[in-house]
Amino acid sequence: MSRPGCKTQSRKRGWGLDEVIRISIARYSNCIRNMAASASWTLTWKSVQISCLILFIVTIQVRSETLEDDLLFAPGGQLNMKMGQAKPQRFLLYDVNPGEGFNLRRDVYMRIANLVKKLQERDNWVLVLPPWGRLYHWKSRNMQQVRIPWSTFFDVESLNRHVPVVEFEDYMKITGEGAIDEHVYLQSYKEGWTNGKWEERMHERECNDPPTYQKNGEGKYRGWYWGYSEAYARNFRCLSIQGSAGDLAPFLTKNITARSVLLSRCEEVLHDYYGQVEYWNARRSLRFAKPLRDIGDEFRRTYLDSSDSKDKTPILDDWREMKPTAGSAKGGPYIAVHLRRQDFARNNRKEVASLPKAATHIKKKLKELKLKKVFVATDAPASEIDQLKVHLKGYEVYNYIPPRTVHDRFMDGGVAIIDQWICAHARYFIGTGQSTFTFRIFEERQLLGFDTKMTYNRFCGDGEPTDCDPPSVWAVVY
Ligand SMILES: C[C@@H]1O[C@H](OP(=O)(O)OP(=O)(O)OC[C@H]2O[C@@H](n3cnc4c(=O)[nH]c(N)nc43)[C@H](O)[C@@H]2O)[C@@H](O)[C@H](O)[C@@H]1O
Repeated sequence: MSRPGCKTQSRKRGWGLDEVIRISIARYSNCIRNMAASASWTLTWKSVQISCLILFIVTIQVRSETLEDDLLFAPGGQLNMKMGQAKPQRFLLYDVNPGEGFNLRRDVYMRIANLVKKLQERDNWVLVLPPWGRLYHWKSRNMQQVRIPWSTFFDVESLNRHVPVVEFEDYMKITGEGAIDEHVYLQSYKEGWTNGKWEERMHERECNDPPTYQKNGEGKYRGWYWGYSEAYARNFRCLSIQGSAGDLAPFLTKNITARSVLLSRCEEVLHDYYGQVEYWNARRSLRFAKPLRDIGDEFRRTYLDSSDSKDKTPILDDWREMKPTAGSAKGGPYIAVHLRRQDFARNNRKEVASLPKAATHIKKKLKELKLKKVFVATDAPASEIDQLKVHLKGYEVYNYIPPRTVHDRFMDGGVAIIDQWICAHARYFIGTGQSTFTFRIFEERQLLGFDTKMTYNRFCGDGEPTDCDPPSVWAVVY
């Protein structure tokens, strides 16, 4: 039977500890007052006081015990209390081979996000986002391109709508230190495939190569943890694996009881279901940070006569509500191209087109579509961009050159995203074969509602025929 003023505390999001204490005190003094006032109440005033006091102490104790587990980051990365979480939080950290570029890393994120999605069916797992930094292609000097949070490049609130994520610095705040309980280093099988056949398998093995992570005198494994000198692992082991990310779920839930686990070299594992609905959900959640999109939009408006309303590329705040039909997007009155140069051109990859060959392709398309403007996203040096402009004489050629303030704030990674965003809004797009930078633009355009014919195009390399194979198309599955 509930007594007046003794209503049980309802659990509600967003309260801090002092607020819980304050509300509990208020509730229980009410309770004492009301029970004492009740004429039918048979217990003595003293025993009422004692029972209410015991109830109050128990409530506060339960709250403080679960408080650490309830710490979560609200969308937008703000620390928040999440009440009513029964299971303790576990943290999955991950990393990718240092040599891999930005856009393959984005793909690995999707594999691991979907692993977390699977893990959540069993436990309360949170994905810890590995800080960005030390990427081979980020060559600008005079800036520290390390320990970069995901919020610089991506909309963390959107990521959180797919699986719960926290930045690494927030993880350190939650756990109170830079410790990772288990560091699991993924590797291939030293002996290769079984009888030349690929099959899914996973075994804890000796490390194939001497690990760069070493135990120090204090029993802590030290090494490269995204440039944080305070970070270390308590344990380290190697795991040979052939399979997809989801195959790690039983290992993480049954073989490991540690609260935090770091999986290194996650490019070793594949997508669970490439091109299926969860693949696309993870991809849809991987939205660029709003300030970068805004800079790209401003450039479109100023130089390319392009805006979302004219181009039929509206953006809804919540990606889960965006399901445009293929072909609904019109795009701005320009062609966009991604011309991957640098190491692609130096290594004479057969899919790389020479500048004159690329220019010929661009001119043909501009004529066909009756357009005058071309936006060029490229990692080419300024001298090559000038050469391309000569080949495209008579047309308006644009490329994005960041003002100093933009470059300082968003660094090379952010400038590349602005390029991708502008490419994503063009009427027609031509990319570079085998470049993950190009692949991510294909996907971005599909998510905006472009027809695949206006998107899945690439330059034919000098080592290929002029009717080279087009890129494979992956329709969005909602
Ligand atoms: C062959 C492989 O290719 C892989 O590259 P690929 O898939 O094109 O694509 P990414 O892995 O992103 O690496 C290319 C990097 O070069 C810069 N970059 C390339 N194109 C542009 C552009 O149009 N604009 C701007 N602003 N920056 C560009 C950017 O930093 C980008 O992340 C590499 O990650 C691998 O390490 C390896 O080299």
